[in-house]
Amino acid sequence: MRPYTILSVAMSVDGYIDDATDERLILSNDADWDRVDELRAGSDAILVGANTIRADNPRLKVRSERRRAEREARGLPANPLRVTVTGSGDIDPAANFFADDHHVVYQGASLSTVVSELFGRGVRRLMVEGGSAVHTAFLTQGLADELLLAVAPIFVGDRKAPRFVNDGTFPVGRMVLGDVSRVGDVTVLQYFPDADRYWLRQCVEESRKCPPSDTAYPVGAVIIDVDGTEIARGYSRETDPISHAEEVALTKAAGDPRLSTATIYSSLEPCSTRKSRPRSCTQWIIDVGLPKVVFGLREPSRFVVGEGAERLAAAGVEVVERADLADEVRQVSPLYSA
Ligand SMILES: NC(=O)C1=CN([C@@H]2O[C@H](COP(=O)(O)OP(=O)(O)OC[C@H]3O[C@@H](n4cnc5c(N)ncnc54)[C@H](OP(=O)(O)O)[C@@H]3O)[C@@H](O)[C@H]2O)C=CC1
Ligand SMILES: Nc1c(N[C@@H]2O[C@H](COP(=O)(O)O)[C@@H](O)[C@H]2O)[nH]c(=O)[nH]c1=O
Repeated sequence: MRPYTILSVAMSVDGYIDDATDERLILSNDADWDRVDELRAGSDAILVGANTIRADNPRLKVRSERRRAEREARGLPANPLRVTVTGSGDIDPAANFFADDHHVVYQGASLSTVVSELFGRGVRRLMVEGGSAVHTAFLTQGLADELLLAVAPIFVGDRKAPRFVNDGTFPVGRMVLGDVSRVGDVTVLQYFPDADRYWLRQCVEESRKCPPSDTAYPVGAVIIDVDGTEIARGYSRETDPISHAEEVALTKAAGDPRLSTATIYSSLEPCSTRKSRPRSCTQWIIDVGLPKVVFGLREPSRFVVGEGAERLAAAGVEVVERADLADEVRQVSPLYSA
């Protein structure tokens, strides 16, 4: 397990996060700094690379007294844990980073070890504040859940300056665009880099709406067009006491020509046998001609034996099992672990 991880960066319109001088470049305006402060206050830990400590000597604390007091009122430390990663270990002990004991330095550890260790310390929401090498590592290793890009209306125009990311193998496909907001003259773009993970989490949220049952799992399903637009969504027992999530979403989308190129996401593997209805969700998906299915958890063989993934694949449907989301699916109902 690892924390929900948000990458936060301020950049120029030409993609630079600093200039090539020794002076730190301020890209945010006052309102944007306040937004960043809110984000810090909502995080359990803030991570930066060792070079950012060397270059900027950041404090990495919550600036607003009110927000620090609110954190303490919730039983949290006034500031999030400060975290850095270093290979060399060469960081000035007089840096602001070491201002108090509420910090941790990981030397020579892989990022996946760092994030799981942070989770073990109780960090559930991690904010990563750069710089380029660290952002590149989180994105290329699939460890970023959310990306907040604050685009400042300036050009840097100097290739010696650091860019938002270095070269690397980034997530394939288009990211999901979340909010777009205007903060004075800065535009803040919210992206979800791993689209499959994002949509499966939407399914998990849908599954929380299911009327409870002792004999059927809570499931959520979402159908997404190739361009990333949502076509329909549904959850188990939404429309009648025995309806399945995929069935509900497919019924809402019936006749939509985009289904022939769409993907259906489901928190649980689509069923291959049904006690209550003649047509399984697997069969329904094959009949409609959906080319791709992504699911989080294999159907536990408690109520029926699940062969959805195998049958779909045999029918030529592309099937993606995201076992890394299985725990999030399971957490919705004790039935999954019974
Ligand atoms: N505008 C903005 O929002 C921000 C801008 N910046 C700017 O970014 C620049 C610094 O970026 P950059 O030089 O890329 O450095 P980083 O801050 O990304 O730090 C890189 C260093 O982190 C350490 N490290 C350890 N493990 C890893 C790992 N798995 N992946 C990557 N790094 C690891 C290494 O330290 P070591 O060398 O000790 O071995 C490495 O040299 C500065 O100019 C700063 O002002 C920084 C943050 C935000
Ligand atoms: N320059 C820049 C950012 N830089 C980030 O802010 C950190 C400074 O933290 P602190 O010393 O606590 O204020 C710095 O190390 C870097 O991570 N961030 C932004 O949102 N906007 C900006 O324009």
